[in-house]
Amino acid sequence: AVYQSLEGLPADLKPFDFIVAGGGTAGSVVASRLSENTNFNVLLIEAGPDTAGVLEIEVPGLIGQINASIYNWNYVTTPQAGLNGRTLGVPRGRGLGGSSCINGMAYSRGASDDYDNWARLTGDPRWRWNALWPYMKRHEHWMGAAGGRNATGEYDPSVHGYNGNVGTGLPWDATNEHDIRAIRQTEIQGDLHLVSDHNAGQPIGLTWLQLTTGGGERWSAAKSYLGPHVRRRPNLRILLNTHVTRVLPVKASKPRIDVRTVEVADRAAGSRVTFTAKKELILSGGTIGTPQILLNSGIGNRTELERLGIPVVLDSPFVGEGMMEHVTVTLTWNIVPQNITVIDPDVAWAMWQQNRTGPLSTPGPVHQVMWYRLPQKTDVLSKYKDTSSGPGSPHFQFTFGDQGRVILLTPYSRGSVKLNSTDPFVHPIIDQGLLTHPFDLAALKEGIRTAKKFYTGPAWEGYVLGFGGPDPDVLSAEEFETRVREVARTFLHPVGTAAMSSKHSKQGVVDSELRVKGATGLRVVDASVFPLTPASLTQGPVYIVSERAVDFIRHSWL
Ligand SMILES: Cc1cc2nc3c(=O)[nH]c(=O)nc-3n(C[C@H](O)[C@H](O)[C@H](O)COP(=O)(O)OP(=O)(O)OC[C@H]3O[C@@H](n4cnc5c(N)ncnc54)[C@H](O)[C@@H]3O)c2cc1C
Repeated sequence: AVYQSLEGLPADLKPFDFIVAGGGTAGSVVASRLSENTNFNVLLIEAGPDTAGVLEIEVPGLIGQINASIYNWNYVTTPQAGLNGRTLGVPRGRGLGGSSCINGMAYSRGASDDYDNWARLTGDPRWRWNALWPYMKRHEHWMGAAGGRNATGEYDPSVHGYNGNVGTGLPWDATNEHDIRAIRQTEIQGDLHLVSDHNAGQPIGLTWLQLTTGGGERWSAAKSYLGPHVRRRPNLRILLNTHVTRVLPVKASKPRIDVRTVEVADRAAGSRVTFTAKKELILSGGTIGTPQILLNSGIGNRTELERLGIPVVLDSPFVGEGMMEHVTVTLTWNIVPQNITVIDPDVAWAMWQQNRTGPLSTPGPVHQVMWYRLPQKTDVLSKYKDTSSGPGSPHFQFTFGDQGRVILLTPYSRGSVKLNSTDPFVHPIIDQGLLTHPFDLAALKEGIRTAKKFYTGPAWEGYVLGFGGPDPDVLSAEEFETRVREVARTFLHPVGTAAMSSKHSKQGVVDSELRVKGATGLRVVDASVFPLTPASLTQGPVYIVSERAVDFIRHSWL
């Protein structure tokens, strides 16, 4: 059942076995999967509202119209030292399904090297790509191209899941001239190759963009995992519009504290109510929300907590630290205006209503994406240790268009989330630390050069007339640096603020089964546990991690 407010929750409910705090991308998966077992009584708590039936969320092409004051936390960074003191908006989804309701819907899993590296970093082979393979298929429901066009050759059917939850697929419209030229340029250039499916673990090259828009609709985590039949489960309660203020120990047993109680309120001045899970409390507040809740609860760096006057429950120095974010620079190109028939908005709406096709069935017109590495012989790699997870993992993503972008997927820079106030309703201090390490700027320079070489190559003659910059071969080193620091921004993929690490490591916040180190009863399942950012967009990895986590939890209690 779904409850719109704390007041509406019946008082005589049976005790909950599991409480999931945060009903976003990961929280939706965890609550849904755990409540498949009718013996488990599950409570899911989400700060934001329901998202079911919200047209701007369901229709991919209406992404620009999603109400930012309702479905978005609208965080803002501190003035960024690496960005000439600019502050940046940090959108994060607020509502059932979390960021999967407002994201760009691109679907990528990352490289096999990324996960093999996670396994090395955590000392746990269960995080290897091959070991995660069942979870990659388990969350996915591949639906082909929207509208049913023949997309043979644009994906590898053997690497997709067909019985999972999240509807994925390809855009509705067929290969266009831009796509053909990109393929030709790849063939001419020779140092890149065509990749039939970037979700097979070897993404480097030119490939077709996959989306979580199966059948032309946005498949948010809420739509995918918390549909009508799941909401009707008598053993699942979904509590909306309710803010998790803290997690609390049940009893102060040493050496490990047992954290299974969650404290909530419907507004800052509202009275605090607590619920205690019989088995486990799972924190899924996302990369910003999770460390904020932990810190407010006295789980964090002792010195920092004492500075704020918060009693220390558990000294866990890395809570909120080590945030990784993909940094991106928009590149401008002089592209010949194309003779594309612009579909009238009324026709577009009719197309979407009739068979979920047309421009509204997709977040944008682009069909392809390019993943690539720093050139082997470059000053950057001789000066700095390679930050990528391995030779099969890209350093960059390039997206096409007259305002295309280069995205650095393997930054050295790190950021943090710290408390601004002891009031859990006040936004935390978010410092993304973008471009604070010299590697990132040096790498971006090379990444831009590669994009320029590709997008101005012979196959684009008469189509791309020139590169508008920022061009490291036209600007002086100082001008280039100033320009990049003026325009760089976040690619909206922050991760790693409650990172997992090996059992014996003093670093990190959670162990490789995502249990908070030093505590019992408390796990974290969301993007904050990533030990290193994958060279990928992040919702795919969140689904993989969440499905993997559910089995860790189940196996602890069966
Ligand atoms: C605008 C945007 C575009 C993006 N585009 C893409 C893309 O195209 N492809 C891609 O792969 N990734 C994309 N991402 C990233 C991806 O969506 C996220 O990495 C992923 O969804 C994060 O999942 P999560 O479960 O960690 O957090 P979230 O999905 O953000 O879930 C956290 C949930 O916890 C709730 N919460 C937080 N604090 C509290 C509290 N105190 N009490 C109660 N509830 C709380 C939040 O409201 C939210 O519902 C994008 C993200 C954004 C914001």
